[in-house]
Amino acid sequence: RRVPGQAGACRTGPAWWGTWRPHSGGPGEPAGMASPAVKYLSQEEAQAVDEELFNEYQFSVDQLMELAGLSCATAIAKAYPPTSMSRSPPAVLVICGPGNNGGDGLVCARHLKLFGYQPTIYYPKRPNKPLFTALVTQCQKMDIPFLGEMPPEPMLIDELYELVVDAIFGFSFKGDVREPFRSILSVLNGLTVPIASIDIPSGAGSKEVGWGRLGPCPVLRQVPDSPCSPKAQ
Ligand SMILES: NC(=O)C1=CN([C@@H]2O[C@H](COP(=O)(O)OP(=O)(O)OC[C@H]3O[C@@H](n4cnc5c(N)ncnc54)[C@H](O)[C@@H]3O)[C@@H](O)[C@H]2O)[C@H](O)CC1
Repeated sequence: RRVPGQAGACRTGPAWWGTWRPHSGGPGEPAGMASPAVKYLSQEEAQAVDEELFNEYQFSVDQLMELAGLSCATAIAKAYPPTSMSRSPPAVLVICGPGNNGGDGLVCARHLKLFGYQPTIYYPKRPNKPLFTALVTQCQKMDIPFLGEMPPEPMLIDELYELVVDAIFGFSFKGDVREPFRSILSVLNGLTVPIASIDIPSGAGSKEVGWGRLGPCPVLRQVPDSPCSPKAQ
């Protein structure tokens, strides 16, 4: 893939991730997630890759969103295989934000269901655009329930779900978190179940960095390391 800013340079791997070197999982990393070390993308770099994919490579939003959601579901299934979870099927709460990151979450939920999980979606602010209404319809047709309200207590989520997918904000997040997402993130901050964040952990400041969406992995994090914690905000 071409490195943004290096015309014509082709390499065998996704070069903007930097040099790959083997390492075994660090603290808080799920079992079986030993992976090559990668260079994280900055917010600007992720946006530049995105623009290049749209403009130069002529991908459509739908295409990229489907790939992103599928990649995230695949990474989750690798890190937290259904057979390794205590319930069958494992219950997963997918929280979707108002932008394309939320769309990735809807796609991810659909694939998680196909992979043997039992996803439930919370989608409080829904854009009135055909792309998103279609994704909602597809989830409904697959009998994926939508919550009317966010469970108010972290303990409740810990009891009901084994994993949470954070599809709230991606690379267009900026400024202080506004409601209802401020309250949502504060509930997420109290969870003990793992959170898989798509693109970047939501609430991360612009200096925080995330994975490129075309990679096979979303950011997988444990809440204690969350950039949304009061210390990091
Ligand atoms: N660019 C694309 O077409 C694709 C991107 N992918 C994924 O989408 C996100 C980036 O999507 P975008 O719609 O640009 O933005 P976000 O989803 O990050 O969020 C925008 C949304 O959030 C609101 N918002 C921003 N800051 C705040 C705040 N501080 N408080 C409350 N609300 C906030 C803003 O108003 C918008 O409504 C990228 O990361 C990928 O995950 C797809 O994969 C494919 C196509």
